Amino acid sequence: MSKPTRASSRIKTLAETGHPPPRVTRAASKATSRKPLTSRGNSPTQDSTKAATPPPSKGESNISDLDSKEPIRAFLRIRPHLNDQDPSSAPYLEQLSDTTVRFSDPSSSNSQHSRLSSINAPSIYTFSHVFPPNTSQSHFFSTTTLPLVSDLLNGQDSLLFTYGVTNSGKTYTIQGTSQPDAAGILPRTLDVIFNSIKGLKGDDRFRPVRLQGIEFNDSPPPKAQTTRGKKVPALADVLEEDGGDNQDIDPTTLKLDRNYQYTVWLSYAEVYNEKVYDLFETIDDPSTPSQSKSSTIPRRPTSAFLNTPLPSSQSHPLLLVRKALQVKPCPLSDNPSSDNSISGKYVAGLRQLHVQSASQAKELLRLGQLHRRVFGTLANSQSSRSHALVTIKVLRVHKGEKNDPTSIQTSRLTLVDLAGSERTKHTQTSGERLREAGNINKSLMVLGQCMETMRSNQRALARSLASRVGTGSRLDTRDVKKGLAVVPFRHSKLTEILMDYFVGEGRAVMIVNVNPYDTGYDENSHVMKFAALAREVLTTAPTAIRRPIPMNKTRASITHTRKVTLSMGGSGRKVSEAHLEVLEEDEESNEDDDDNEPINPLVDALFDEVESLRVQLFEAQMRSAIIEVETREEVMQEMEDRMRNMEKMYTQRLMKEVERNEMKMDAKIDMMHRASSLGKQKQRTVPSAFDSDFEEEEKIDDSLIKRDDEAANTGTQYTQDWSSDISSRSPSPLASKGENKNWAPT
Ligand SMILES: Nc1ncnc2c1ncn2[C@@H]1O[C@H](COP(=O)(O)OP(=O)(O)OP(=O)(O)O)[C@@H](O)[C@H]1O
Repeated sequence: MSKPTRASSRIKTLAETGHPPPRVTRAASKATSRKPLTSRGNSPTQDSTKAATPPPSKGESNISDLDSKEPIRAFLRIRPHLNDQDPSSAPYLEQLSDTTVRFSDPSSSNSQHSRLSSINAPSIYTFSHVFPPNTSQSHFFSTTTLPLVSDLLNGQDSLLFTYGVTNSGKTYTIQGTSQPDAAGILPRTLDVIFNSIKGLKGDDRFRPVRLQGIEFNDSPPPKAQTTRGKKVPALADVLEEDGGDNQDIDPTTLKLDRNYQYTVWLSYAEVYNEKVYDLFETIDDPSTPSQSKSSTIPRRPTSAFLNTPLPSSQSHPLLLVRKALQVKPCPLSDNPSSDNSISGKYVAGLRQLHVQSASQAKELLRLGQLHRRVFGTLANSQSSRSHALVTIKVLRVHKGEKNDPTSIQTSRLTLVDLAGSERTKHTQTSGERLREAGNINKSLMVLGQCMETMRSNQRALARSLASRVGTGSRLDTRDVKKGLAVVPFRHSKLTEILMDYFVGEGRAVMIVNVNPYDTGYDENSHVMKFAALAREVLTTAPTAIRRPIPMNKTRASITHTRKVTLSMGGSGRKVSEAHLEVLEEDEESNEDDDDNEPINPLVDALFDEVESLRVQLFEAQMRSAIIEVETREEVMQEMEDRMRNMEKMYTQRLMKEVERNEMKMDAKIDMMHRASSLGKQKQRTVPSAFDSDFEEEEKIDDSLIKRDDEAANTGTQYTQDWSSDISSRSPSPLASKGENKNWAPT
């Protein structure tokens, strides 16, 4: 039976990494992925497709490869106006249609520097869908996430992440609140999964490891621990704010292929300060024996740490320990059905827990959230300063082949609640907070850089493919890859973990949360630009994948520790008496032999070089942007000066013209006056009088023109004293000609 393979459209990735391309065409791959196991491989569709379309040879691709790419879907959710804002504040976001919004700078309308207003001109942004403030949680879930849940249960991978500034509604979107109909997409996802697999649950003989691997589940289940009913309150008791889970249960049920059995596994990781932690890790209290860390959990999950009785204020502080985990490349043996030698990365040691019901999964997540809060206390009790990643994995096996481990398929859906995207200048800028903000920015910046690089690589590849249209020739991706940039996934932990969704198969959905009433126009503008960029990045449409069984291994653990002290307290909570110490252990320094990333000093040096060049490029771009703005301002200033000079010059000309006309008028009036007085006496002498008057007038004109020319040549400007002109006007203007004007050089 032929094995299902990854789509051949991963040419971008192949080109970037220099790995050989897959051999099957997309059509064959799709046909394989959508069929039940029993009918796969020998299907006539697949065979006929292969016959009709010979697969490209190694290193070659053709334009149909891009067909299976699809852009990241970006949904915009606009947060409603809440009581935390000035009621008179006007939103800077206006919804124009189901897919577009106008984003305008509230200050640009008042700007005195209207000439610079083009910098913040209103922009129109287009999304896959725009959700207005009154959108219900259930409607939001069914539009954005339900298709991904369906993909998950059909053996396909998906990623969903929320992006936005602090307080924009990211956590509300993912988790929701305990109000009626306020459950977020995560609890709803769990409800739908367990509603749908009712009666189809499999056993946990196998468990998922790493990203796509499976192995025999030989860990014995631990004894259930119960700590309720203790007299001394446990940390979990005092941390609970609203007394438990949201009671909302999403009733949606998806129709599934009933020939399969399903098991559901959950993991919960946190990326904080560029370190990855397991929020399901049982945090040991040194005063109690350490707990078993089996991957199977009791019916009601408990956490040794959270259920440890709090020490009194006099006693020794409770020691909380957590260990950072390493991110490692997956061994290719996890997915031998793929012809690609590229692999994603996984968090080594991250626990994946088998969950039997939605309520059990929600309870586990609640514990994980409490862990996150405990370690996040003092970091920022109001705001998420870490990225939280919940991964739901489904193992699916055909009932007729459940004893054949190679027939097991794994698929996963990762929901990421990213930390707020605000910049350092808006956060506290010293000590731990600065480092924290810097790390948040770094990972989000790297995420943006990855998207940008992927987009430009994809465009370059598309251009290369397009240039071969009509020529009938195939494209050798090895040629194209030389011109493509390396996508900087390695530059942050977040992108390393998410890398597989971008370079491998799977859909990606981005939820952009915006609070249009806050004061962060610049930050939100950055968010909108990020979304616009993400929408242009293509990911590979997913296919179902079979997994082999890798060997079981035991891992050594050597840690380096770093001490952090947490003072729990504030806001009138009972736990304020407890003094806690946190040991945040650095990630393991030893590495497994065969799944460790090969260390090549040259490659590392090249990556460092690329990184420093990237930083230099960014700085150079910033400098040139600043210079451009300054230059524009200078040019504008110069233009304004010139305009003012021209205006002055024309005003002077106008005044001269007025003066000239006035003198002419004076001459004419004088002439008329003389004519009327002489008319009766010497009728015959009038023509000669008129003649002399005309001569006078011409002389005046000539002298004025001459003076203007002189002034133009010497650059001398004159101002006219009009008051003296008026007062000195005589009944015989000609008598005062040339004397009744007071010219003064300026
Ligand atoms: N669509 C919504 N409807 C009602 N309330 C909302 C909505 N979105 C957010 N809120 C409320 O707004 C506040 C801030 O939301 P939330 O905590 O989800 O922001 P956030 O983006 O996760 O912030 P941070 O990054 O700091 O964690 C919360 O009180 C939340 O209940």
